[in-house]
Amino acid sequence: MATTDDAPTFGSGEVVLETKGLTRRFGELVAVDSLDIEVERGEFRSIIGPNGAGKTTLFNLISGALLPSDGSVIFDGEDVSRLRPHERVHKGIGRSFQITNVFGGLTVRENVRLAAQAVLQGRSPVDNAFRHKDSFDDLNGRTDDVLSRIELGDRDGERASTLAYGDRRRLEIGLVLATDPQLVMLDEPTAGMSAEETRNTMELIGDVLGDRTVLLIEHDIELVMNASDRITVLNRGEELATGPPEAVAENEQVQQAYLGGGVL
Ligand SMILES: Nc1ncnc2c1ncn2[C@@H]1O[C@H](COP(=O)(O)OP(=O)(O)OP(=O)(O)O)[C@@H](O)[C@H]1O
Repeated sequence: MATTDDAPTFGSGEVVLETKGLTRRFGELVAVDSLDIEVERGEFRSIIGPNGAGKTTLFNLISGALLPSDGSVIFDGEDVSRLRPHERVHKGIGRSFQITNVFGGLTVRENVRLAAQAVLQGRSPVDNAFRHKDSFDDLNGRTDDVLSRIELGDRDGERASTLAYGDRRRLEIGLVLATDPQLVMLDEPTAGMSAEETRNTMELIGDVLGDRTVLLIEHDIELVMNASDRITVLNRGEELATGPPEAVAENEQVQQAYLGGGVL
């Protein structure tokens, strides 16, 4: 789990995630419309766009919460379009806030342990909740590692429900990390945080997820501009632009769609 010198960095050209003609309809509405997106290993890619652009639907299609109406999701060279969410977690696709929910009645440690266990045994978290507790040394090691990385090691006995909002979001990031994902999907990880909590959380994301490929949905443009290798802009389910932050910010179509002609 530790960051290594040979950790993938953006620029290798190796594609880890690809969508091909990815489409999701809800009745007449095309929420995601023939998307062809390529994400490189080690890349920090943000997905932005106006409300209803299709960002969350795209995440749902990649994580397996939704199945496509058309097209496919290729991860690490394998078509995962029809796999169930926990099977995709096992392949290395980690998503915060949905697959790895925080259980308020459990302690911080128990939450992290449960998430780690799900992947080490390749089963769903619920199946694993009933397994014997202390039989896996690597599980304990991974749990300790995650707790220290999210800096909640000294509060590991506290119930998750008693954590302050910012700490709870850190725990959620820890739960994603516990599944040892190659690709991490974060859906507005700083929503509802103060400016200081947002800064700390983004630093944490950089520290603990710097050696992973990250997909981020975020409305805070300044944060997106600072954190991303590349940005994809969606509008009405379609890809409007993909490129480095500066190029996207200068794109006229993006400015019009996103801010009604204002400057990003
Ligand atoms: N389960 C669903 N059933 C019907 N329509 C849906 C469903 N999920 C999403 N939609 C519609 O699909 C479109 C895209 O929604 P989506 O939530 O993906 O957008 P978004 O870019 O994440 O928006 P926001 O920034 O507001 O979260 C919207 O018009 C939404 O109303």
